[in-house]
Amino acid sequence: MTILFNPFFLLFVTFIVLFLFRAVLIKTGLIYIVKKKWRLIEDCFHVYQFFKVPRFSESMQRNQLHHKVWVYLNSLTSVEDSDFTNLFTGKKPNEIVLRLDPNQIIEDDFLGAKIFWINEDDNLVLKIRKADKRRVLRPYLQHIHSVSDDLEDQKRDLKLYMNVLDSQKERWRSVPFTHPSTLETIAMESDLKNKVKSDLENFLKAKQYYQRLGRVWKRSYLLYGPSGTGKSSFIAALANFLSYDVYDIDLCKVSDDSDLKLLLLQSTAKSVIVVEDLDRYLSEKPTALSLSGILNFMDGILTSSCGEERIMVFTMNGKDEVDQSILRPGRIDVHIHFPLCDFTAFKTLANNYLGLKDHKLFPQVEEIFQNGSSLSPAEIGELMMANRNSPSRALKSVINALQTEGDGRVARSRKSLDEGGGGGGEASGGNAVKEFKKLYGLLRVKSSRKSQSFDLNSGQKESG
Ligand SMILES: Nc1ncnc2c1ncn2[C@@H]1O[C@H](COP(=O)(O)OP(=O)(O)OP(=O)(O)O)[C@@H](O)[C@H]1O
Ligand SMILES: [Mg+2]
Repeated sequence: MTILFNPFFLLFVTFIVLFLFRAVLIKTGLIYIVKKKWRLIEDCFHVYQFFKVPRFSESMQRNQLHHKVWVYLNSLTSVEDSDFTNLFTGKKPNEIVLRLDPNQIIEDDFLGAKIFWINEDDNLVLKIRKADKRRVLRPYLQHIHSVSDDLEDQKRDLKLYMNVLDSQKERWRSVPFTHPSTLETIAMESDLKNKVKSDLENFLKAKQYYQRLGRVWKRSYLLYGPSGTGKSSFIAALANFLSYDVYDIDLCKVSDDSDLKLLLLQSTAKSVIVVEDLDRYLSEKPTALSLSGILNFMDGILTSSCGEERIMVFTMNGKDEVDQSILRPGRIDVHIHFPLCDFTAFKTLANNYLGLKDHKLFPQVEEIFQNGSSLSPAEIGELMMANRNSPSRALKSVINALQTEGDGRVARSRKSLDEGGGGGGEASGGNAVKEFKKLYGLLRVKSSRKSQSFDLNSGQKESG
């Protein structure tokens, strides 16, 4: 009997009872009732202040703050914990989004303070303890601004703008930009991909730097290489990576230099401005546009808002024939070579198109690449896609094509490497290709005096 009065025993029993009580509360869901009641009791000891964010202003205009708060609140995980939540399908496949229901309350934590939001029909009401208000309210509202801006940027629907021929005021027509290409799906040396990513990121951070230098905040890329090597897909991947709209300028539809200026003026910030096949256009000796008109356009001196970032991308099959003034550093900042497929790129394609990481035929394919045969990634991709139900058949058809058509590409690939001298080209397997690369290395050293090649080091210095 004495054990019943032992304080250690009593403590132990109390602990067990409390533990069981808590387990019952949690298991039965009674905990939520207790929490609600506790909040009511807590409320009696605090003085709260309320701030209403109406959906419309007095003149019935939309209140932007209401929209921002709404976007912010629906991104909080506590939406899931409100008593009633609406579920909708999202834009991505299998995506489900949660939306707060009217008259629900959700909780947020900021700088150690508890903040409540009540979703009334046309208002969002913020409830905050008076004691926290002075310390927390302003930074909290700033926080909502920046988070919702970021969220809006992420989910913005991208647009593809194309210039139209007729001389209407509005020179651009747009369609939704839904190209699925991403930097991950492009077969390209991963080191080069990372360099491009960090070049872009450094550029985007360098607004003040460009301003101090008195330079237009723009970065120009030249993508060059044979047909079907992924130049256009890379542009789409770039736009998706940055979440930027694409302005695709068809120079054949530009009537004169001033029309080209107008196109640039009517483009918006945070966009990729694209001119494809510039070498072909220039080789046709166009009369509509002068070289100086094109150079001024490339310098971007006439953008409506020079303080806003622009990316310009030009594509060419080869850059030897074009006027060197087009390629001069500053006008084109980064040169990226898109070579024919090598074994590394082939493996990326096999993984993308056939889901193959390895296969018994890979060594044979590697050997063929090592002998210098090659095809464009587009050609290899097509063969894989046509035989996607049978990976072995797909690989055999690639081997066949490399042995027959691919051999003919050796000479062309040699020509392309000689021509392009493009920095950042893919590492290619094989002696023949290695030889070309050595040769190309020499050529590059020589030609670097003429025009600056893909030079991310200087770019990073510049934008850092
Ligand atoms: N490096 C690559 N990685 C992944 N897919 C590629 C690559 N190169 C080409 N492809 C595939 O081949 C097709 C054609 O590629 P793309 O249009 O980008 O080539 P291009 O270099 O722009 O050709 P062109 O000079 O003829 O315009 C695309 O469907 C793309 O998916
Ligand atoms: Mg293309």
